Amino acid sequence: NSFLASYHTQRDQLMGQTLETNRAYAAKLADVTEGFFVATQDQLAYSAEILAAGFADQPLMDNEVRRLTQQSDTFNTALVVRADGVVMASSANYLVGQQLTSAGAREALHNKLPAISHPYLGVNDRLVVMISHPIYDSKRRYLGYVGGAIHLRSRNILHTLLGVHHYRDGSSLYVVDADGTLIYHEDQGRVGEDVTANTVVQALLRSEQGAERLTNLRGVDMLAGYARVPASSWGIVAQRPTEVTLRDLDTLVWSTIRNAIPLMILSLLLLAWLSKFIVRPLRDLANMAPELDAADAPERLEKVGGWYYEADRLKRGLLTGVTLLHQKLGRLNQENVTDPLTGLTNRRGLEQTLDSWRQQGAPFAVAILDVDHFKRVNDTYGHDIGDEVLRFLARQMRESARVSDLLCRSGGEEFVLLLPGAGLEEALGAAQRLCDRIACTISPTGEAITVSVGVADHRGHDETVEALLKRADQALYGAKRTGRNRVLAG
Ligand SMILES: Nc1nc2c(ncn2[C@@H]2O[C@H](COP(=O)(O)OP(=O)(O)OP(=O)(O)O)[C@@H](O)[C@H]2O)c(=O)[nH]1
Repeated sequence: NSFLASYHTQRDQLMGQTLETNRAYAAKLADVTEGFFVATQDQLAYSAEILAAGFADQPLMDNEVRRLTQQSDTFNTALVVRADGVVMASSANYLVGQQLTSAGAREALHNKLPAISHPYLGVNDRLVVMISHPIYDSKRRYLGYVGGAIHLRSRNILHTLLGVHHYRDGSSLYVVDADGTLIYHEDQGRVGEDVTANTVVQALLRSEQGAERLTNLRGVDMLAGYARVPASSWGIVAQRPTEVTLRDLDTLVWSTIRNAIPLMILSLLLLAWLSKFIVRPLRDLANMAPELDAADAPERLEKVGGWYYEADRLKRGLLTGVTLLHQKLGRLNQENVTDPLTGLTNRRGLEQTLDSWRQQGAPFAVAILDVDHFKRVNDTYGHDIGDEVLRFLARQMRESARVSDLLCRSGGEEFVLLLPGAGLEEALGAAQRLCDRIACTISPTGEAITVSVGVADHRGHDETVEALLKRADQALYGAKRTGRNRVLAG
């Protein structure tokens, strides 16, 4: 953007400078031309004075026209014209004796004043501008005029005066008369052309001077300065095509862009490469978001490379959140499978463990314990003591079990002991030891209580958990039925 803005600024500056240069140049040339006309009129006034003194003197007149053409390059032709329009003397011999009827001649004879004519077609169809001065004798009688013709389509004083103004940089110069007709142009063929449709010429015809950007009659975008020559009401236009003015700047801009492209591509590639590295940890973290409850989420989070400060903070924040989530989930899960009264695994936990062990196919055994006459305990000592007794039983189980055993309260006053890797005999032994221990330990009632136990070992994949528990239950029922405080196998 700043590159574009700078380009536009420089472009505007360049055009502004060119307009101002052309304006100043046109004004300077207008001054020079004005000076030329004043000097030329003085020169003709001097001749008129000489001729007034000897108007009938042919050698004097011949000498004067010779002097006017030879002394300087001002005129292509010089002539002395009598009041009736007959040429008395001329540097162009063929004119002598001719009666002039051209517009310029008629104008000079009619006005009887110093004049610069409009361009007109003279003898031999030459496009001519006539500068003339009246000749009056000592009694102020009008004798005729002395004049100098400038042949617009031949090499003339304007070429010397205005110099070679068609430069290689595309600058050019042209002059229009008071009617908007070209009287000087680099292309001689255009001299005499009516160019009043040109907006700059229109401004000159309104007696304005200045500078403006325009599209000329040939459709060329131009930066033109223009100024008037008061003596002749001519307008001088100095101009340069806008395209030529801006060409160097445009070339510079394009070469800058061309040179900058490899660097820009390199920068873009670097940016893409960098953004990939910046985005990678964020993308990894975002991909993990839906699976934050997975058991391995903390380890996977730890592996995400948070190589910059913000990503690392995000990762640490997520890690903290995930750890808390997992702790919470763990607690909830634990509570979900724990019996609140005894702290042992509840029925749900028991079933989950049994299913999992059964699927693994490893050997194990179960022992179902039921407090004997627990209703009596409640009835006799109250429900709170009953609860204390249940907690007491849980303690006894904990103290007599192995670390690998799973201790459950499956409901009411019923407990289950899961013995991984144990066969029937081993399970019966463990159950009996527990049964004996309870029977000889004082319970919260102040007396020992007893339990009945049914034991069964898992018979492999084919046996369902329900079938296994049913066998153990039946054994328990047998123990109750045959007197309680005993262990039976199912
Ligand atoms: N204190 C207390 N009592 C419970 C709880 N759950 C079940 N009970 C009681 O346990 C008793 C079980 O009684 P029964 O099923 O008749 O069995 P029992 O009296 O132990 O007799 P047997 O099992 O035949 O020896 C009922 O009185 C229940 O109210 C509990 O969480 N706390």
